Amino acid sequence: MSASLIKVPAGGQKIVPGQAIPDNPIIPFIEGDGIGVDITPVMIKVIDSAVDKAYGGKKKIHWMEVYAGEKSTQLYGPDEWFPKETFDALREYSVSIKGPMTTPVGGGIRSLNVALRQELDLYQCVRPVQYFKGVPSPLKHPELVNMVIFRENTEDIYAGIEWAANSEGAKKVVEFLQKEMGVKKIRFPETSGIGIKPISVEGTTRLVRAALKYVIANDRKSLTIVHKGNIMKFTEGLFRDTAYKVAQEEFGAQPIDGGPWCKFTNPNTGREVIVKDAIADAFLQQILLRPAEYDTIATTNLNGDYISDALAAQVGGIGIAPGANISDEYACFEATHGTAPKYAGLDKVNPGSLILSAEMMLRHMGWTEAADLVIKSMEAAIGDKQVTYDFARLMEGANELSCSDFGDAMIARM
Ligand SMILES: NC(=O)C1=CN([C@@H]2O[C@H](COP(=O)(O)OP(=O)(O)OC[C@H]3O[C@@H](n4cnc5c(N)ncnc54)[C@H](OP(=O)(O)O)[C@@H]3O)[C@@H](O)[C@H]2O)C=CC1
Ligand SMILES: O=C(O)CCC(=O)C(=O)O
Ligand SMILES: [Mg+2]
Repeated sequence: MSASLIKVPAGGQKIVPGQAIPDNPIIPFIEGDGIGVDITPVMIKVIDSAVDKAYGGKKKIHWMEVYAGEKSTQLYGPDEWFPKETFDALREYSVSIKGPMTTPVGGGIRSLNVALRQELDLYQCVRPVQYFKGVPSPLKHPELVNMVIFRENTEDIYAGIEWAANSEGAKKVVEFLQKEMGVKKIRFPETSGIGIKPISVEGTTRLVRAALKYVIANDRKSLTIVHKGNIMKFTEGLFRDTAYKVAQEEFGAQPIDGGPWCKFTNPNTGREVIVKDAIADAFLQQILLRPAEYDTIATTNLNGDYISDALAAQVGGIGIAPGANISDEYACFEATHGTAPKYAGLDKVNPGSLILSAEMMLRHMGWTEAADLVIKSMEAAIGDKQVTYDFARLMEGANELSCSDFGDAMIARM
């Protein structure tokens, strides 16, 4: 392992969980693979401008580059995909932001994005989906889409417990299942890859608790538990049952018409909160046909992954889909999309997702004035039809801007 490559910026201060945010916080960032090289610098420029404008130089983020993914293998060595000092820095500085990282399909390294969530136990993947006026959408009424996804981020098949077809591991597990557990339903035991899906009471409880606290703090109207518990009874079904239990035991929810739907009163606002559930396949058509009926969503890891991109499409696509990975101590913000390799280095893609992820980060830090400026300037740029290719191709009379020019168009409207 090489000597440290991370340069701590002079004049910045650490964010310490539980303490006030300093005016000069050090924020580690991972540039990201693929389009990371395009969107990350634009995000930094836009956020610096918003902070400067909002606080007249009194507050300033001190960005600290830390390395993971392909850039890290170039700097630290061929097998150093996620150096220990990067994990250490993300913990030590507690609030960070990252670009997307590549995961090969089939063989090769396991997801670095998932590894980060598991290593820092960032159990909430929070992905708000809201409509910006003027954005092209396949819906007649995209303005009715206003949802926040709470995706469980550490369990499910993302735990990476799986064995390749024909491997010794797969053979052993199949033999164990057949001989010890009496399993007779593996259709093709000789050629099956095997994966394990852990879903726990603890994992579900903390995720649903966080989602319901969010509902209360933000005066949201409902929580929908999305699962496939009819088929996967002891994993997805456990998620559903545990979620209702949390609502009832921790938030005082009372069954509606004998249950399982239930409701409680938001102690801050007096508004009624409905807790309901939906089976994932039906949910995916309901959000297209009746989006106004859904608000905050709590779901398992894989469902949450699918739902994130599907819902993003309803409000213009994953070019404008932000997110945050959050634990009780740490937060690492990142876009919903991936590395979009065909556009890497072309200064073409929409930096909106990463900028809006940074906007969530500003709000998380309590820097709401700067966050508001980010939203205002994005709305203004889109309203003036100054947009990147993804929106321009679906909009009448749009002026197609490069990734960096879109950032400048936002800054000009702050
Ligand atoms: N958290 C993370 O770091 C994530 C990483 N990944 C990884 O990224 C890699 C590529 O994954 P892939 O399935 O292609 O999905 P991507 O999200 O990278 O891209 C799919 C398509 O979405 C559109 N898109 C993505 N980002 C933007 C943007 N910023 N602006 C405008 N349009 C955008 C493009 O559509 P169009 O072609 O129509 O222009 C693109 O071809 C994989 O290795 C995957 O594992 C994937 C998701 C999340
Ligand atoms: O880690 C990856 O490569 C994909 C992750 C992903 O799709 C997501 O977090 O939404
Ligand atoms: Mg995804």
